[in-house]
Amino acid sequence: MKLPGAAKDAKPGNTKAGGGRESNLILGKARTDRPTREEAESAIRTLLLWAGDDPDREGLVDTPARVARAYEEFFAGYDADPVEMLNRTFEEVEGYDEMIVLKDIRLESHCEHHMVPIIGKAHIAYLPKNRVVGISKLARVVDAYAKRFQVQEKMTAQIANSIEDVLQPRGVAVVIEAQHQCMTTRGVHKPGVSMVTSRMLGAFRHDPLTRREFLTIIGNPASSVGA
Ligand SMILES: Nc1nc2c(ncn2[C@@H]2O[C@H](COP(=O)(O)OP(=O)(O)OP(=O)(O)O)[C@@H](O)[C@H]2O)c(=O)[nH]1
Ligand SMILES: [Zn+2]
Repeated sequence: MKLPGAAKDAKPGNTKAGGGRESNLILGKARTDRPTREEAESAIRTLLLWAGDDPDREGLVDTPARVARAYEEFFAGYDADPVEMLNRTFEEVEGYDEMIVLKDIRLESHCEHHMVPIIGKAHIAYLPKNRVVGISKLARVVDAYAKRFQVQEKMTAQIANSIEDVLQPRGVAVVIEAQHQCMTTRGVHKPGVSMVTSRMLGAFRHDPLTRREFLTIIGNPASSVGA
């Protein structure tokens, strides 16, 4: 049984780089007191009834099981361990110490207020100190935090903070640009609106030239970020 639950056991963590951060290390741990799969499927059946449909009709009879499987995929981040991912580093890079940027990383998340998709892109940069990480691991860390119920600000900070905690580089930058379906398909109904968030640490926070180089490389979706 792998249904996700909220990370209610999150505790305040390391506060060395910028205020108001939670421990990513603890958020990487899944809770163990989850309901059974049968209970989850029963809840989905209740929602189908509540919406006004008949969960026993042919088209819907397998839907609770399908939705449970989809949830395992959407919320796999609760079982992911970003620290373990980022710990797979290597040092044989001839002293490479320039900026490393991974841009346009597809991001699929869910809004914690409405449980509907947040779809967008993440851009990550860091300035390595002694060691580098495999680039796929940065994309995996994005998924580890995105595949949870999220708000964009928190997800942005979690990704940056975890890279900082584990790699201890000279700087980390994360920019996320995303569309929230809670704003496009319901409520205020404003399609085409993107939310842009950023978390700049170390040299990206303190050195305007470093930040500008990063924003230029990613095509300036957030040219006003931190300016
Ligand atoms: N800052 C921030 N707000 C978000 C995010 N995702 C959703 N929201 C907003 O969270 C707010 C929740 O507001 P509520 O008034 O509690 O919920 P609601 O009645 O459904 O609000 P409306 O969306 O305005 O209909 C809304 O303004 C959403 O647009 C996010 O990642 N970051
Ligand atoms: Zn929402």
